[in-house]
Amino acid sequence: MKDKPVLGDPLPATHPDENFLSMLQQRRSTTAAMMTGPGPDSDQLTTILDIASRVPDHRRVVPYRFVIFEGGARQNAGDILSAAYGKQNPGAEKAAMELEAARFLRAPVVVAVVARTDPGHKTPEWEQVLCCGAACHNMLLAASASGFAAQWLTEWYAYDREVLAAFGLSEEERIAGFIYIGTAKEDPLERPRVEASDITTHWQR
Ligand SMILES: Cc1cc2nc3c(=O)[nH]c(=O)nc-3n(C[C@H](O)[C@H](O)[C@H](O)COP(=O)(O)O)c2cc1C
Repeated sequence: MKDKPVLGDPLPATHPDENFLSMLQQRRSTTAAMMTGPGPDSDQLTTILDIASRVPDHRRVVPYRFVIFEGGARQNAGDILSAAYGKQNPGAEKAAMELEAARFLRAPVVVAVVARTDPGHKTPEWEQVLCCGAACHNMLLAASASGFAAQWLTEWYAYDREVLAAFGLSEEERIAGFIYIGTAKEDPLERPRVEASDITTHWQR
């Protein structure tokens, strides 16, 4: 693998690569339910996050940040989900509480992509949100090219302010995605997909 570039390094304008094209043609999420270990080690995760952060970003706002959940922190995070779920669903079944407690245990590594957009910035907030989405997708691609399965999830807790506060988000911050990263128990199957030609027109006048 090429080293991470430093400021001013000359970079190739293109990267013609049949394997990369084929990977993009076949890109597919693996559901968190179908994941197991191992996950990326510390160096691999650093590379995945570096690549996730290498996104188009109008006026270099950097409208996102990453929070890693791994090891025992995943159970602690799950306990927070379970407590919040129990509070909102009094009388919830024990099985439902256990499911919430185990959510972050589905994958060895979960990365929260936190959107910290600045509504007062000259760059429209909409563009900042798009940039956060690009970071999530770059993370999926980097995980895949590193040999790991991944899925971009939000689920209910991405919108629960009490949970988010416990995860260290400020009131202004939002979750762009929780990216679950691990190893697929089995390869996924293709799902129905739109033909790009069905949603593409040629503008002319
Ligand atoms: C912002 C965002 C949030 C998502 N949240 C969920 C989710 O909470 N639950 C879910 O099953 N899929 C969710 N997905 C969809 C999956 O990540 C995935 O795209 C889907 O399973 C289809 O698989 P594919 O990526 O191979 O097309 C989300 C996708 C995006 C872009």
